[in-house]
Amino acid sequence: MWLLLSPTALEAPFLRGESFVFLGRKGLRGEGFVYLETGIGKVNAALTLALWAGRNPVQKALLFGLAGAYPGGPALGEAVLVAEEVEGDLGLKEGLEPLGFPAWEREGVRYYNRFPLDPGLTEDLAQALGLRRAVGLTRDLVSESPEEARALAERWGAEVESMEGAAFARACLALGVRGAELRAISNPAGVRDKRAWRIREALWALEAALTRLLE
Ligand SMILES: O=C(O)c1cccc(C(=O)CC[C@H]2O[C@@H](n3cnc4c(=O)[nH]cnc43)[C@H](O)[C@@H]2O)c1
Repeated sequence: MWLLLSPTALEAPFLRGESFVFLGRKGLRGEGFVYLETGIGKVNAALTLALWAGRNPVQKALLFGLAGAYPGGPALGEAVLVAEEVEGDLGLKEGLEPLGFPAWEREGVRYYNRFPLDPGLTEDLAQALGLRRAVGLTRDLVSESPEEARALAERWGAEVESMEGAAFARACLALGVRGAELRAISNPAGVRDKRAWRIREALWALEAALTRLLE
């Protein structure tokens, strides 16, 4: 049974199931999955997963949704699996390490700004869905110019930008949940003009991947 999560219900128009409400937002019980709308941003993503997992067994979780692509990243409308997430607004502009406090520590490994999704689950999904892997960067503030987007991509070696991925990855690590992240590119990061966005194409890519996943 999958736990599926997306920031907005607008990113999951193709899922069918019995509706319920969780934390005031949309939930669905479908065949082989439970779906939760988390709300936008890092706190919403982590809270929704943690509160659900505190009350229900979770075997494997998938965060999915739209994302921006950095220069040289995936094409508009392409779906990718995010294998590693960077929390780009934690600590200094250079990250958390200069402050000396890891965000998370387990078995002697210190995590500052970079958090892995579950490698085995990500690999299985990459194979099954025929998708490539990417590095994601997460901030509560989206890039507002191509220059800002390029600087972030270069600083962190990231290819896609979202507002939830790193929080989900961190929550999965802390909760011991096997988690993967699927993103489809709706826009070039740093471009706010919706005329340059390809939301419909990105939603088709999400629908195709999730249909295959749930088959
Ligand atoms: O305007 C619409 O019709 C519409 C339909 C579905 C979703 C949206 C969103 O704005 C989703 C926001 C969601 O998407 C992620 N996202 C998308 N592009 C970026 C970006 O360039 N930088 C950061 N995040 C991005 C983000 O995770 C939001 O939660 C609109």
